Amino acid sequence: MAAPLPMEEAQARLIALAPALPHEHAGVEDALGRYLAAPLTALRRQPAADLSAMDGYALAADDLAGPWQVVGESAAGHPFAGRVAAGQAVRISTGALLPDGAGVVLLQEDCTREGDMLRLTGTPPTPQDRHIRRAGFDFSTGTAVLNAGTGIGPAQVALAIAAGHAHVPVRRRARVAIIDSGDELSAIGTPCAAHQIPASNGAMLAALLPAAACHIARHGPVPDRLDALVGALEACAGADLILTSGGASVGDHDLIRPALEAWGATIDFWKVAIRPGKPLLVARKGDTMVIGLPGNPVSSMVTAHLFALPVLRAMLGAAAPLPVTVRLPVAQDLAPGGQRREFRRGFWDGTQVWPNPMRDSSALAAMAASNCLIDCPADGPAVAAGQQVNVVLTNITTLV
Ligand SMILES: Nc1nc2c(c(=O)[nH]1)N[C@H]1C(S)=C(S)[C@@H](COP(=O)(O)OP(=O)(O)OC[C@H]3O[C@@H](n4cnc5c(N)ncnc54)[C@H](O)[C@@H]3O)O[C@H]1N2
Ligand code: MOO
Repeated sequence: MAAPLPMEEAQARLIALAPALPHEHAGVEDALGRYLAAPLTALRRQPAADLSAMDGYALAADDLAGPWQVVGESAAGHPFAGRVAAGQAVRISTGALLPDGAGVVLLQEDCTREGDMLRLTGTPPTPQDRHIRRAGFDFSTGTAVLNAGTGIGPAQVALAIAAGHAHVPVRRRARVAIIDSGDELSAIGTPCAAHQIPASNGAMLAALLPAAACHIARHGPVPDRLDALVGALEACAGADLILTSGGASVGDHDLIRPALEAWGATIDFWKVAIRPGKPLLVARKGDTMVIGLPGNPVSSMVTAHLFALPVLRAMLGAAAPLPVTVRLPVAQDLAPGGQRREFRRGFWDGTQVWPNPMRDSSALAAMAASNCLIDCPADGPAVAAGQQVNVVLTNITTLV
């Protein structure tokens, strides 16, 4: 039997195996959570003209002494029609067009107004165009504002719209099927006898996937029978990615591998040299990719972060699909690494990482109390409190 693959090699193989999803033009807001399939070029410049960055008065350049006569107003969306001459001021609001002839915006806090007369009471701006946003300072027409492969989040949605786009090129949403398998599983909300365990992995994996970027179909719990598992795989027809959980190991009732073979899939590799998550199984049939995640909930979660999410991002066209590793100090001494590279649950409190003493791959309470994984190399040295370790952040929203 082949030796378990090193993690990076397994990730590289998975990403190379991931089918690219077809392109489409999606409405900008509909593209949230996906990745640009081509660079995005600005169709307009921003700002389109010189604007005021503050509420105050627009003056002619170098006309800084005053007093001035207020001759009109430039409000946001309602420009001043005339030209500002020396000795004149135009009332101006934040975001309003700078009138012709103006080169200074005086803050309203720096002057007093009586009727039409405006006098300087504070300090004029230095440099004198300090409160002016120049045309095109953010981006110009024709600027490549976003690269291909960039993730579309709230800021990218805003930028694409500001750059004049109603639609953006992306890959279509991924169709992901999730199968819970195991004779011992009870469906959510049904009675759970002593020989059973609630099927929690499917719901956990569905919650982990980026909802905006995929259509998720759930199957199971499927019993540990070859015909039932093959039937469940057939029911996933049309899926781009199938995630199974459970039955990936070597026991008599671990039937995911034979079921995949009976269904006609080609196994690419089985087993990765990490803990938890060793029995990871990867297969492909046509354009459908299958990742068999180990059944232990923590193993499922860890391998979903390290393998399933990167594959999904690669299918969606992400430029950088792999999880980001950060260097953070540990709050307590870490024992030397064991035989397998281990991803230990930890809690990052914003300053340092607290390793969770619980290392059993079925322990959900410890998983729910963690927001990161500490990457402990195989046979690595002991790490003293305060030293930095590699950490994969898994849920920074649980930073409390
Ligand atoms: N002799 C050996 N035994 C095991 C090995 C090994 O190398 N030799 N590997 C161990 C490792 S490591 C893991 S991880 C597990 C993974 O096994 P499976 O993927 O076959 O998972 P199951 O045996 O089906 O289940 C394991 C555990 O997880 C629970 N489970 C399964 N599915 C779900 C679900 N959808 N929701 C919640 N909990 C689930 C299941 O009840 C079991 O308790 O194998 C070791 N054994
Ligand atoms: O690889 Mo298993 O996930 O240690 O329990």
